[in-house]
Amino acid sequence: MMASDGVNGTPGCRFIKEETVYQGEWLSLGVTTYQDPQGQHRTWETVRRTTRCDGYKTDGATVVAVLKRALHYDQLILVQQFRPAINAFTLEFPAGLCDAGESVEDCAIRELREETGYTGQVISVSPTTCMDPGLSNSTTCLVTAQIDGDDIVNIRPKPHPEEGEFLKVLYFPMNELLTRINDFTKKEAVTVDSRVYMYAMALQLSKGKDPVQRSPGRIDKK
Ligand SMILES: Nc1ncnc2c1ncn2[C@H]1C[C@H](O)[C@@H](COP(=O)(O)OP(=O)(O)O)O1
Repeated sequence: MMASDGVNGTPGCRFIKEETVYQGEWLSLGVTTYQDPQGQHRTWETVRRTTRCDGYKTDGATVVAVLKRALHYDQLILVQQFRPAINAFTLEFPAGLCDAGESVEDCAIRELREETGYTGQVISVSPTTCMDPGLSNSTTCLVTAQIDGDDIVNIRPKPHPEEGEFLKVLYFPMNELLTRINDFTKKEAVTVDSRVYMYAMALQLSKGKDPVQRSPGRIDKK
C-alpha cells in the first residue's frame, strides 16, 4: 500500500499551485498543479466560480422542496430553466449561490422564494457536496424544505426571478416521481439535472422498485 499523506488520507496526492488562465466575471479557468503518489507533478484544468464568498466551503444551496397540502398528494417543486451553457432547457431543483454573510439555510429559503414564490421551512442540510469535480471545484449543500401549501403566504406564489433568469415552476407527485419525470422527458425537450434524476431513482428504489426505464446500450443522439 502507498503511504498516505494526502488530503483526507488520499495516497500521496497534494495540491501544489494554481495558475489562472482566464478570469471572467463569474468563472475562472485555472491550471492546477498537484503531486501524484510517485512524487511526479501533474496538471489539471479547473473551472472555479468567482462568486464564492470568503471563508465559505460551499458555493450555494440546492433545495429539495416538498409542497404539502391537506387532501393532496405531496408534490416536489422543480424548475424548468434555459441554461445557455448547454443550450437547452433543464429540469432542476431550485438552487442558487450564497450571498456574503448568508447561511446556507437562508440562501435556500431565499432562492426558493425568488425562483418559485413559495415560503418554505428548512428540514435538513447536507454537508458540502461537490457537483462535477472532474471539471470544477463547484459545491452545494442539499437543503430539504417543506412548504405548507395551506398557509396564506403560499396560496398564490409569485416568483421573483433575477435579471436574466427565465424559469417555469413545475410540480411532480412524490409517489410517482420517476415515472412522471420519464414521461415529461418524452414530451418536452428537457435535460434532467443528475441530482433530480438520482433523487427520483432513490425514491423508486426505496419502494423496492427497479428504476430502469430504457434498454441498455442505447445512445442519446443530439
Ligand atoms: N457563468 C455565468 N455566466 C453569466 N452569469 C452568471 C453565471 N453564473 C451565475 N451568473 C449570474 C446569473 C444568475 O442569474 C446569477 C445568480 O445565479 P444563481 O441563481 O444564484 O445560481 P444558478 O444559476 O445556479 O441558479 O448569477
